[in-house]
Amino acid sequence: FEFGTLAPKVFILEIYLLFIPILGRVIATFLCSGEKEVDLAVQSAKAAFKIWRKKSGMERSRILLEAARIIRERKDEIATVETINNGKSVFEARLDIDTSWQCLEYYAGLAASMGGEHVQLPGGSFGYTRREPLGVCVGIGAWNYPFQIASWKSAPALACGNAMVFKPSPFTPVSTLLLAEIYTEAGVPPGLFNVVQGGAATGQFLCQHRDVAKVSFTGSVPTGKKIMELASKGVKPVTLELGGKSPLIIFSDCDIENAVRGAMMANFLTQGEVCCNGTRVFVQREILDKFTEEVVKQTKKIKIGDPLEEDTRMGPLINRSHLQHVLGFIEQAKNEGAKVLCGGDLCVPEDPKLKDGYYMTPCVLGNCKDGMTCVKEEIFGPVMSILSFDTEAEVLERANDTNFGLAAGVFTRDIQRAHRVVAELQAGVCYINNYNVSPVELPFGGYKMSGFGRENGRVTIEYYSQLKTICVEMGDVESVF
Ligand SMILES: NC(=O)c1ccc[n+]([C@@H]2O[C@H](COP(=O)([O-])OP(=O)(O)OC[C@H]3O[C@@H](n4cnc5c(N)ncnc54)[C@H](O)[C@@H]3O)[C@@H](O)[C@H]2O)c1
Ligand SMILES: O=CCc1c[nH]c2ccc(O)cc12
Repeated sequence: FEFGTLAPKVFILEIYLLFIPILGRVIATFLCSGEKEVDLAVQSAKAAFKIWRKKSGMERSRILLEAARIIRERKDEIATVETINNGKSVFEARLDIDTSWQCLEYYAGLAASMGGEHVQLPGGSFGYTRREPLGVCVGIGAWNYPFQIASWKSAPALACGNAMVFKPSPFTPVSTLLLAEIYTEAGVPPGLFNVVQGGAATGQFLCQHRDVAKVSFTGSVPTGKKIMELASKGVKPVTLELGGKSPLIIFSDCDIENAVRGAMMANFLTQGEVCCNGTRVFVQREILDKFTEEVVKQTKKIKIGDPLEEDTRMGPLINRSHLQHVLGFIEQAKNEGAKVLCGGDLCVPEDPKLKDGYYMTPCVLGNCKDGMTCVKEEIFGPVMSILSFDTEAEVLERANDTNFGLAAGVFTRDIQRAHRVVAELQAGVCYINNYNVSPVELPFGGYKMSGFGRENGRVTIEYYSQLKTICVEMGDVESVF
């Protein structure tokens, strides 16, 4: 079976086949939600919202903290489900689950302190503002961080007093159900966090629903544009977390061991299927050979195989058609003059049960030039492109020469240069002397075509609430008539 050829058929039948990337086999089938099911989910979320919005911030906080505690307690089980569904190593999946419960804890901490301001007006009159929830919010997720995406969207939404209907990617439908189970066990009203299953059609029904107040989307740029268009018809606010082709700039004065580790973190987590990956690695010419040699050495050491094994660090890609898509980029890179320094091949792990899984060896491409397809387009797989540069001004211009603007990184020991460079980089998230760390206290989101709105951090409260102004007259009405 090839997922690509089955996809149109399963849409017509409204049945999805759930492939397990580790084995390349179907392990389940599931029905996708149609218009009726979407409406039922939204109506039940609406009913739950009426109860939830009346609760105080402290009450909501207590329930979110309980949910965070249960996630911590069930971490290994959730991580295992995530690994079976997505293919990422269980070692990494556990880190994803940590960031998930931390997100719930963080917004539980903010829930009680959400408030407005009081403003004095002439003659003893005054005004005040209230921060109010939006209503039923929709979350639509990608397949690379299924549980984490659902957590990063639902935690601030629920903390602000909203309900949420969430649609995971049809490639990874399972772990979000565990999150729903956990919220229920923690004490949210039934229906407050609902999950619907399906693909584009289900997503469209959600975005168009008249009782949906907001859509938060994580996925590709083309889908993001469609969602923005649909939401605009109902004048619904949207948060878009989209793709990227982020630059990582390595200056010759850096700590080279840290820079190599940073480049590995920037490219090979979750089989390279990470939106904010620093896949354009610009290395200053003086250290190009040394850096490249070390990166290639480290890349060759990555243990590929069964992601459920403790020491595996790279599992299979999400599905066969994506694997072929990624390998196609490598073929094209070779044709355009890039040099494969390591990897880039199909990989058949020794264990015979894994022979049909979607494995490949992580790839480092040298001799890359700005105009090459591998440097311009998001590959969303384990492929690092190395480019050389000479001056700061030159690298800044080249780094910013893209329609994407999700993330960027710089490695240097010169702290003034580091801040000067990040101030010029057109990216929503910039790293100095590290890459791909995502503390929940810091906002995450893109510039340019990588999207808008933010997840995490205090600011996200503003994306899941609206401000009401109340103007209070303490004297008589002075009419102009
Ligand atoms: N910026 C971020 O935070 C972030 C995070 C993860 C992934 N991504 C991006 O996501 C992409 C990979 O994920 P993907 O393949 O799941 O993306 P995708 O855009 O194909 O799908 C994302 C979600 O949207 C749904 N969908 C598809 N068409 C839709 C439509 N017309 N209306 C409503 N919903 C629709 C899908 O079923 C899925 O749940 C990459 O481009 C990656 O960079 C971005
Ligand atoms: O893949 C991109 C970055 C990312 C990692 N985890 C999450 C969770 C939610 C998001 O919207 C994006 C991401």
